[in-house]
Amino acid sequence: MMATNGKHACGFKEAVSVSSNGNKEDFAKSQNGTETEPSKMRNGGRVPPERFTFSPRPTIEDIRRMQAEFTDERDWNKFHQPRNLLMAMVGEVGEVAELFQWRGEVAEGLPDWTEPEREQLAHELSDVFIYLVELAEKCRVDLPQAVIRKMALNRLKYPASKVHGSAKKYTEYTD
Ligand SMILES: Nc1ccn([C@H]2C[C@H](O)[C@@H](COP(=O)(O)OP(=O)(O)OP(=O)(O)O)O2)c(=O)n1
Repeated sequence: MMATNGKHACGFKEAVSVSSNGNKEDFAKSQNGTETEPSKMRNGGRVPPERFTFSPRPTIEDIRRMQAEFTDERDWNKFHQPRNLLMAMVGEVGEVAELFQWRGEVAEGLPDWTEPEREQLAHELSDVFIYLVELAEKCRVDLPQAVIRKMALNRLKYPASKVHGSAKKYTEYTD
């Protein structure tokens, strides 16, 4: 059985909580984890499903350290130069792609996948992530902080008020 951090495997469940006055109210968490007022979350009368969330541990730094220990114990640092790690990561991305190959469109939560298929995907995504974290380390990129900076740039490039509901690339906007 795949770990689902206590939630439904597909990551969806009705986000309903009971308020302090005992009334059942619909709540959903925004991206920064704070609860949003019900009235603001209602979208044509529909309440968005609760987002799937990750466990808080291990942190990215924990994963960097665990992989560093793994390579040190095996005297593999001599092989783990940036270019080799990049090749290894791309190879693992290929293995992820293989799992999706010929399936056509796959719905969020992978409802038609078996547990062994889900576990295989978890393994391959982990391989990609492990190599990504080590690649960042070996390139001296502080990945969590770099992500914060990049997300700030993304928000500037794609103001929600301007691009809401559109998947166009920022270069396609004329104004
Ligand atoms: N030189 C290596 C070899 C492996 N690993 C670690 C990181 C990855 O998480 C995983 C990759 O192992 P494999 O190369 O054996 O690849 P798979 O686990 O994907 O096996 P397979 O290719 O049979 O699917 O092991 C590593 O850090 N350095």
